[in-house]
Order: sequence, then C-alpha cells, then structure tokens
Amino acid sequence: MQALKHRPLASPWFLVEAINKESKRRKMAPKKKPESDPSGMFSGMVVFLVPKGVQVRRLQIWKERLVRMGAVIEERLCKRVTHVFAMNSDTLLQQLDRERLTRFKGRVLIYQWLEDCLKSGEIVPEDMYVLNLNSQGKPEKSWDPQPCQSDPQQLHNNKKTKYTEIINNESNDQGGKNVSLLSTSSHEEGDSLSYGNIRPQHLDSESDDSSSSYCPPDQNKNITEIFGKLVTIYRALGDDRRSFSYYKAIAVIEKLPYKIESADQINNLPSIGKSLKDHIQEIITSGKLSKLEHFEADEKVRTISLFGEVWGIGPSTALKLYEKGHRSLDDLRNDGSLTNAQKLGLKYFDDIRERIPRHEVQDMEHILQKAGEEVLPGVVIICGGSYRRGKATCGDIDIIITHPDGQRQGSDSGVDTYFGFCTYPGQELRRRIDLKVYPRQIYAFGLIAWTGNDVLNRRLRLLAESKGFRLDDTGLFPATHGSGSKRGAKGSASLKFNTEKEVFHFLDFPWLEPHERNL
Ligand SMILES: Nc1ccn([C@H]2C[C@H](O)[C@@H](COP(=O)(O)OP(=O)(O)OP(=O)(O)O)O2)c(=O)n1
Ligand SMILES: [Mn+2]
Repeated sequence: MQALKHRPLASPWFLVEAINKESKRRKMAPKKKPESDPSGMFSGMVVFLVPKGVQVRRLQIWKERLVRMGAVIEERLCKRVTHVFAMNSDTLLQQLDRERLTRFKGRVLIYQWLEDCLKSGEIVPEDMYVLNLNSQGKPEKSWDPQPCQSDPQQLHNNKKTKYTEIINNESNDQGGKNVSLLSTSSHEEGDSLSYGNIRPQHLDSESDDSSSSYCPPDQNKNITEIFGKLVTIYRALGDDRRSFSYYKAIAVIEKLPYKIESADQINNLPSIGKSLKDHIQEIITSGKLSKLEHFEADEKVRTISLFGEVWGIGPSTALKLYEKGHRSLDDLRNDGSLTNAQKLGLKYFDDIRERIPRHEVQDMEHILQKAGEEVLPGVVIICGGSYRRGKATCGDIDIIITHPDGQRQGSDSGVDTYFGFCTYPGQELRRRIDLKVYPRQIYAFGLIAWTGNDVLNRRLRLLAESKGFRLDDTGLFPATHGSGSKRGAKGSASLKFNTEKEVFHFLDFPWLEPHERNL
C-alpha cells in the first residue's frame, strides 16, 4: 500500500481522455450493420436512447441488441418514438427539455428494463422501470435510492487489522495529481505490497458492469426514512437483530412501484411481519412513528446513537462513553482514551456522513486502477460494495484487489486490509475507503463478501452451513466434525473456485449479477 500511497497518480480527466480516444477508434472501425429480426422481442418499438451516463461500449451493445431483436432506433425524439431510455431522471432532463417530455406520449424507462429483458430473454413488465417526472417536471425525489447504511465497524471488528495513523501524506493533494490516503492501515509504514510482474489475465468470466445503475422507485420515503433511523438506533444500542429486520424491510419497501396508502397493500410482503406492518399503518395515517419519537426524546438513546455514528466507535464503547458522562461530540474530543481510528472518525464525522455520488467513486476507482497498473502491472483493482451493486450513492469506497499471477499475495491470514480515508484533487471531503487485497485463489470469495449486500452474504453463509461448509470472505471450508462446532477447520484449505459464478453454482444459489444483489 505504501507504494500506492506515495506514487503520483494520474487525475481523472487523463483517463477520460484515454477512454474517449478508445471510443473514437471504435467508431472509425468499419462496422457491420446488425441484422434485424422483425419478429424479435423488441419488434414494434421505436426507441430513443439518452446516451448520457452510459459507457460508449454499453450503449453500442444495447443499440445492436435492440436492432437485432426488431426495434428501430431514432436519433432524436420524434413522433414515432414509443420508448425513451435513460440512466436516470437527471441525465434525461439534461438531454431533453421537460416540455417536450410532457408532450411525449410513449414510455420513458430506465435502461435496467433493457438489461433485464436481455437477461431473461423475454419482455418484462415495464411498470417497475418507468421514470416519472412530477408536475414541475423535476425529477421525483423518489428516484434517489434510499441510503442503506450498514455498519462497517461491525464487520471490521472481526478483522485482525492494526490501526495506525498515517497522516503524513495528507499534503499529497498539493501537487494536484495525487490521491491522498490517510489514517488506519494494517501495514506498518514502509511495508509494501509487491507481486510479480505478470500481464493481466481474464479473471472472471461473468460480466461485471459497474455502469448499470440500481434505481428503485422508492415511492415510500416517508416509511423508509423512519425505518432507516431505527436501523441506526438499534445498531448503536447493539440490538443487531432488530436493526437488521428494519434494514431488510427497507430493501423490500424501497422497491415497491406504488405508494402504500393502506396496510392491506403490503399483506404478503417478505420481511414485513405484524409489528412492522403496524408501524407502517401508523406512519401512513399520522405521518410519524411514536416509537422513534420516544427514542429521539430519550437522552441516553440519542447520545449512544450519536456516538455510534462515529467511525470506530461500536455499541459497547458508545455506552461506556455515555456512562463516563459524555453527552456531545465535543465531550468526546476532550477524552484522551479514544483510539487513533476513533479520533479520525470524530475529525471527519461530518464528511463521512455524506454519501458519495456514484461518479466520484467511479473516478476514484479509475485513479486507483491507473496507479495500481503503474506500480504493479496486471493488478486487478475494482470497487465493490454498494457501488458494484449499482447504487447511485455510496457510504464508502470498498476496493478489492488481486493479481492474476496468484503469488506472494496477502499476509499470513491471506488478506491484507487498509481501512482509512481518502481524498483527491478538487475534493474537499474525506471519504471512507477500505482496500482489501486477496490472493488470486480466494479472490472470488472476497469479491462476493465485499460486494454484498449483507442480506445476501447471510443467505449464502447459511446455505453453506446447511451443506456442511463454512463460507467467509477467505473461502469455503468443509465443516469440521467431532468438535461439535459448525466452524470450518481453519488451516484446512478452501475449496477452489475461480469465479463468483462457480461459488454460486456450487452452493446451488441462483446466479445474481452484482446489481441484482440489493436484496
Ligand atoms: N455487517 C456487514 C457489513 C458489510 N458486509 C459486506 C456486505 C457489504 O456490501 C460490504 C461492504 O460493506 P459496507 O458497509 O461498505 O456496505 P455497502 O457498500 O453495501 O453500503 P454503503 O453504501 O453503505 O457503503 O461488506 C457484510 O456482509 N456484513
Ligand atoms: Mn460500502
């Protein structure tokens, strides 16, 4: 990591430039016109595609598939057009003026519809994919996907990561070309990761398209916002079971294509039991939830939840700090007992609470890829977490790294980690970043675990257990017998799988593309 930290890196425009050149070259290459099948599944559709926010290559693929399966593509929004596709309402409104759109009689859908049709091989219902504009013509608020905060600390607590503060390179951004990573690391200073010098190979056969966005309609923000607060409160109180049940309910509710107006509409939804249904009833009739109001009025709950939001402070520390008499973040600043990680969590408290726009995460991914390639040719660096699942905003940046040579990677435990903060030129805020380096042989497991979401991870782990295995981010281990423990024998090697798909297949779990993992 040391090497990554100190090398000057190319700034994002540099990469954009390179990408543009690439696409120009493609455009100039002689193109074979795709043959059109008039009885294909898209026949009858006349389509206008909003290119903004879509990778050039992806757009070409979509165009080609549409035409091949019977659709006609129009270069402008004329009367004949039956369908407009856009990434989201922002890119839509940047390209087409709202008056034109109000007069438009066809359907405006997100590209995901196209992806899902292509994947399932048949036309899927359009309702879930309609891009609505409200009467002012502004994008409906509900198109911002609901932030689903989850607790990195919970997971990180289980890791043997040393927290050492490294702030000396904070001034790196002066030159305008560096990424500065600071704070906590599993590496002592001077320790560097080095691999062999082998050219990139094709690592994973499955498609990994981080450009497709996950945009649930979330017509029920009134409910999901209140539930989100309860997730945070229960987590801070150490009640993971309750926290998780609200978390799961949010994921279900944010995908509903309609606004809940009576509790009867949610009778048979998964993850929503009797008491959650009662809560929903209360929210839709009164606009609030007394349970949350009581919590918010309770000084102890309020304080512990606040402390629990500081990166590095878990439920038991939050309680201890409360019992010491602390009531505010300023009180904590004067407490000498905080660890380095907690001090940094406090210092960048406001920064970290801001979710990161997707395009920034993408920039950072590119910067790191470029830097990684310079330091160690062939290294594979991708961003996992909510970003890989296509979310429009991310709580942090989860970077997963490997090298195809499969040698000299990781520490004794197999995985090297760096949990800290980062920023880059032009960026004021410090963002939370996790770097995780996996040896090639167990990369597929790291990728699954750090892509999530946590609901899926739990399901996969339980499924593995039911089959006599133990699954974690470092592998799939045959469970040991005799000890009475369900845990896989540590020290015994993991089953070998090259790709995520192979792991899903072995576990008999239906394959999910990353953007389908928002369970
Ligand atoms: N308790 C947890 C926390 C995390 N993870 C896994 C699944 C997550 O997707 C991934 C990354 O963790 P994050 O907390 O960064 O969660 P996300 O990236 O999914 O969301 P966010 O946008 O809040 O960062 O790690 C998990 O299995 N269990
Ligand atoms: Mn994340």
